[in-house]
Amino acid sequence: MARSLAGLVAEFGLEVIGSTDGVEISGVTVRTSEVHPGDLFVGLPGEHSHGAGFAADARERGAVAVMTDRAGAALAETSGLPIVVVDSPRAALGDVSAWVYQTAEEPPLLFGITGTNGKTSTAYLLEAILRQLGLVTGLSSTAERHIGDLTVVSRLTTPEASELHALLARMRESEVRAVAVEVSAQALSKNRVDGIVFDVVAFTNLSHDHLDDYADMEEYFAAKLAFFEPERGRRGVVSLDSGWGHRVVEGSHIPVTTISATEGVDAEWRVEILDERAEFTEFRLTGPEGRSLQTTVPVIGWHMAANAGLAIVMLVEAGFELEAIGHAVQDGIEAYLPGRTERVSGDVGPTVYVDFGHSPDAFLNTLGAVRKVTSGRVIMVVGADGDRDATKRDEMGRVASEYSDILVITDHHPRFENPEAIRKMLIHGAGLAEHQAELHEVSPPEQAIRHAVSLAKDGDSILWAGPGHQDYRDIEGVRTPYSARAEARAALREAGW
Ligand SMILES: CC(=O)N[C@H]1[C@@H](OP(=O)(O)OP(=O)(O)OC[C@H]2O[C@@H](n3ccc(=O)[nH]c3=O)[C@H](O)[C@@H]2O)O[C@H](CO)[C@@H](O)[C@@H]1O[C@H](C)C(=O)N[C@@H](C)C(=O)N[C@H](CCC(=O)O)C(=O)O
Ligand SMILES: Nc1ncnc2c1ncn2[C@@H]1O[C@H](COP(=O)(O)OP(=O)(O)OP(=O)(O)O)[C@@H](O)[C@H]1O
Repeated sequence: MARSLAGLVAEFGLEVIGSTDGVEISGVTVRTSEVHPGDLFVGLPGEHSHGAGFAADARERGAVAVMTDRAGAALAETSGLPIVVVDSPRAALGDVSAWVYQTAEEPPLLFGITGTNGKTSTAYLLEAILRQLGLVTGLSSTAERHIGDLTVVSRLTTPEASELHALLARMRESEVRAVAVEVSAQALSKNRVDGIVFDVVAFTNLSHDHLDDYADMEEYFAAKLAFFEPERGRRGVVSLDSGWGHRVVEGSHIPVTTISATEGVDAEWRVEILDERAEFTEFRLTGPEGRSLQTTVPVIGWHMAANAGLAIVMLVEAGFELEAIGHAVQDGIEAYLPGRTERVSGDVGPTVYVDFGHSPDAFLNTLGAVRKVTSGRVIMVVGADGDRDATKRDEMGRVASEYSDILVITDHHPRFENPEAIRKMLIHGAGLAEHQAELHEVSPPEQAIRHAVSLAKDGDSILWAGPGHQDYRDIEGVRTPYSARAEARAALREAGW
């Protein structure tokens, strides 16, 4: 379904250099490596280069026109392609992509989730419940994107607007009826969800993270709050489990309802934990007028029940009956959450979980969850991201040491940082704990997990936090294939478990 460049120019009243005659656009992209024949190539000014400088390359790959800013227009001139000039190509990207892909026509039900922790988990749980209700679903998350039964690997948590609209168009072709989208603060700050009005938006929590992208917690919060505006969402569900939830309710410009799994917090919906086992967490969700539902999530931790409760209330806000949801999930929510406290061990020997947590608050919750289902000692293996918010490392180290019995500090994605320096910062943090864990420092993570397994006995648990679902390590900008889940399984096998 191509659309004419002349039509685009007329629709948005744009300035154009060159001829639009006979130019038909079938897609939009911001990356030359992803250009398909017939695409409009959007030259974004970046941190390292101006995308418009790659217009000639885009043309070779089949792009038929360029959209960029005035500085970019000068760079794109040599490509010989018609150039549409806008003030901010990033700000125009969402609406232009929506128009090219016609995503406003017959949209599926759209659910968006933001917050520091729990976005991926809530999105997966929401998708699982929708499937149990019999709908064909879509998902956009840090771990994977789903178009019905098709799985596509993700690069960013929230894709650029051009990619997101293209994804929605493909979902429409596959008759997807409801989509769960994880929306990062960066996505809100950088126009990645422009041109989309979600039926229901949700806020999980806010805690220390991303203070390399945002000056302070207030600025980080303001980025998230922008989700609760009429141009982003119709209705909202706000978790009051972190203190910031009340601020979202106060600042929201759309109608919101509230939920909490924390005792003593007054919310319209309440999550009550009934049982915490190694295999599942059972909870009751009670709403206004005492309406309630009881079910399980196949993951450890109160916070996962909180995420499931949030997902269910999002569905209620979208018009699903609580009773129908209760019926669909009466035998439990059938979800698989890749790399979220994912158990990779078998029935004998220590239990090993691989997790994606990379913030102090995530450590606090996952360590608490592991402790609840462990009869022996809790061993934690952890490394921190290089070239990402270094100010959280002290607190990561402190929480890790405070709530584990044995702490093995290792490497994660060093990127362009010195891995030893990162480890030292975590070790410094660990030294700030009141009750300090026994500390080990083992540099390569393959060795660290083997070391942790060698220390573990039957009844102990190992939590490896950081790598989660990921299938690479980023060392000096090179992504080396690597799977923590596979390494952990191999370590257990080698140890005879
Ligand atoms: C720091 C940051 O936000 N970087 C983003 C930015 O990259 P950049 O400014 O460095 O781009 P650049 O290299 O200067 O290139 C400028 C433009 O030219 C294009 N280009 C460049 C070279 C080329 O050969 N061809 C080409 O087309 C690029 O695609 C880009 O559009 O523009 C790129 C294209 O849109 C993004 O992919 C990239 O996100 C990077 C990968 C990133 O990691 N972003 C992080 C901060 C992020 O967004 N994270 C959030 C949060 C996750 C969470 O919750 O934990 C997320 O949503 O993922
Ligand atoms: N509701 C919650 N409250 C606090 N911590 C949580 C919650 N849900 C999940 N976590 C923790 O945070 C980690 C990351 O979870 P998840 O991937 O769902 O969050 P996310 O918001 O998608 O993070 P990211 O954007 O980094 O992918 C989990 O592995 C767990 O340790």
